[in-house]
Amino acid sequence: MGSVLQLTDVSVVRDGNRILDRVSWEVQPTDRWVILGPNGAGKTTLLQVVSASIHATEGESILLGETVGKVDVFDLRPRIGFASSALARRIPADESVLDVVLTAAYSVTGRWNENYEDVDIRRARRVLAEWKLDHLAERRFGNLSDGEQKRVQIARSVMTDPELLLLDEPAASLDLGAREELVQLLGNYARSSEAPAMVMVTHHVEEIPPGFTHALLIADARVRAAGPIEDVITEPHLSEAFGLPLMVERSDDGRFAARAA
Ligand SMILES: Nc1ncnc2c1ncn2[C@@H]1O[C@H](COP(=O)(O)OP(=O)(O)OP(=O)(O)O)[C@@H](O)[C@H]1O
Repeated sequence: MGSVLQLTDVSVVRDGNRILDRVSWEVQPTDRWVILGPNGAGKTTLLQVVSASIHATEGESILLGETVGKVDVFDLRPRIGFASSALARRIPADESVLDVVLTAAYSVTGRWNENYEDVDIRRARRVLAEWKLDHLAERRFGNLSDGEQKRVQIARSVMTDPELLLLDEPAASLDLGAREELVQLLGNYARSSEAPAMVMVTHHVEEIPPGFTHALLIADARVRAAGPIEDVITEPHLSEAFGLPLMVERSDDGRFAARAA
C-alpha cells in the first residue's frame, strides 16, 4: 500500500501571513506520528490540511491516494477519523454515549431519525469496550468527566474504521490519572496491527504514548525536524523549536520527559 498522506511544499496563507510554510511530509500506513511545537506554530492548521478541512494555498496534498482539489472532499473525509475538542463542542450534551459513537457512522452529531443497523450497534458497543466506556454507554455525554469525554471522542473517530486517525491534543486539560489512562490506551491502540496510521498533536512530550514511531517538530510555521521519534525528540531539536535550553529523557518503557536545563 502507498503513503497515507504526502504533502509537497504545502503553504497556507491567511491575512497575508504564511501560517504553514512549505511543508513536505509523508506518512506510511504503519506510522504513528506525534506533532509537537510551541503555541501558534501551525499544528492545528497542519491537521486541518491533512483532514481535508481546509485547502492549502500552495503546494500539493495527496491524501489516501487522492490529490486534494481533484477529488470530492466529501468522499475523502469519511475515510479520515478526527478527534478534537472543537468537534466535541458540537456534540449535544444530552446525547447518550452510545449515540455519540453510533452517529459517526452517518457523519452527523445529534441523533435524529436515522435507522441504525444491528451491525452498527454491535460495532459501536465493541468500540466503546475498547476505550473502556462500555459501562457508560447509556449515560449522557454532557455529564461525563473530561477524561471520559476525550475517550468518547476517540471512540467516535474510530467507529468508521478510518484509514487515517487524527487526534488534536487528546490529553489537554486532563488530570494526571486521566492522562495516564489515556496515554496507556492510546499506546495499546498504537501497537495494534489493526490500527490505522495515526497523527497526534500535543504540547507535551510526557503525553506521547509508547508505540508512537515518528515525530514532526514545527515552529513558526515551518517543519524543524521530522522522522523516527528517537532522532527528532532530542535536546537540540526541542531546545531550538521551543526557544529555551531543555533537558530530555526517555525511560525504558519509551515515555519521554522534558524540562528546562
Ligand atoms: N483563519 C486564520 N486567519 C488568520 N490567522 C490564523 C488563522 N488560523 C490560524 N491563524 C494563525 O496561524 C498561526 C498558527 O495557528 P495554529 O492554530 O495552527 O497553531 P497551533 O500550533 O495549533 O497553536 P496552539 O498550540 O496554540 O493550539 C497562529 O498564529 C494563528 O493565530
